Amino acid sequence: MEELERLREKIDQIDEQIVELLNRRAQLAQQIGEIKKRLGLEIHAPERERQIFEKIIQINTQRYKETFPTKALLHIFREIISACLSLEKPIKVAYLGPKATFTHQAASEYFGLSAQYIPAPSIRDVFQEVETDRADYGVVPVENTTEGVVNYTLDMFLESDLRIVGEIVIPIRLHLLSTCTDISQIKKVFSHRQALAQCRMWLEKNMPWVDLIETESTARACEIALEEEASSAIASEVAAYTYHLHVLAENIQDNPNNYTRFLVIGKRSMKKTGKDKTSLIFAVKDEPGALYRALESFYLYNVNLTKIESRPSKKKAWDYVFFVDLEGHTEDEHVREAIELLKSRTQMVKLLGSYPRALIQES
Ligand SMILES: C=C(O[C@@H]1C=C(C(=O)O)C=C[C@H]1O)C(=O)O
Repeated sequence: MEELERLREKIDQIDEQIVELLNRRAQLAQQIGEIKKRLGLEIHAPERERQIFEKIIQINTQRYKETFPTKALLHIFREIISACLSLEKPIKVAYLGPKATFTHQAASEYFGLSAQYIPAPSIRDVFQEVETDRADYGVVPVENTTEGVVNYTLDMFLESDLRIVGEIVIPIRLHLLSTCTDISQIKKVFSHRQALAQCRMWLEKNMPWVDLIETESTARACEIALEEEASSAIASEVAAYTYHLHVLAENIQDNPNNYTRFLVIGKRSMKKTGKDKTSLIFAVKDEPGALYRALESFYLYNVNLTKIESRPSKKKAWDYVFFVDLEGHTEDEHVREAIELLKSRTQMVKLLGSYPRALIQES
């Protein structure tokens, strides 16, 4: 017992030190904020934040062999930085709502809980919130490992001049939520089209009698599940506690490797961090070899493409544009040269932005 008391006393001392250090850190951030305001610099510095994350991962793994789990450390530092930043300037973030959607989860993992969040009813509205400066940034879904791309988001970049400033990748874990206490009581399952598709096999096997009904979002499905008797929703764990619903079945997605990628959109350009990605759109003439010649620009300068997606141009029937993600930053010499060559070989190139690659791919 004495030993236990002694160890707890040590923990108390450490906690006191942590609080003291956090307060000292907050004061320094405030001072930095004043300097940035005086010099007219951007208050939010994601490139600097990225450096901090990389450094603490290194210290924690090499020096301390991860006695304290790195994943937890990253969450804690996300919140520390989010709080320090909010002392300099509160960051406003619009996301595809309502509350507790996966986009909301992605946004809070990226910006932390001290940011101000604005739920927007559609992807177009997220873009509009940022375009009109009601939000500093927006967060929208762009692709899922099981269901493919979110076309609406890609198409928005054809008309909007907003830039991609970051990406977030989160695992999608889907749960069956309800006010009922047993699966046998459920007659209807509500969810977003993609979430229903991702659980198709599980639903056929475990609840073949239910009606499946599409909603605009997983969060909207929860609102309905709260009101309607004998109904349920497929949504996230965050949604379960936000809407006070019982979790009747956990992880019901058919593919355990189910991830969604989200884009952070804004008006600024991001500096090079060394682990960046660049997204762009290009259009080619409707003639043999046009796409081949365009893609050769990347091959000749040794640029690795991570994604290519074709979408109708919306200007002419059967006219296509190509969305490309590549490794590197436009400040990298080989990327810059590849894009110059691409411009000379295509009808149109629109740069959507260079940004730091997602930090946590699997959490
Ligand atoms: C303190 C700063 O401002 C913000 C807060 C940061 C932090 O808490 O470490 C880092 C980058 C900025 O987004 C800074 O620019 O260094």
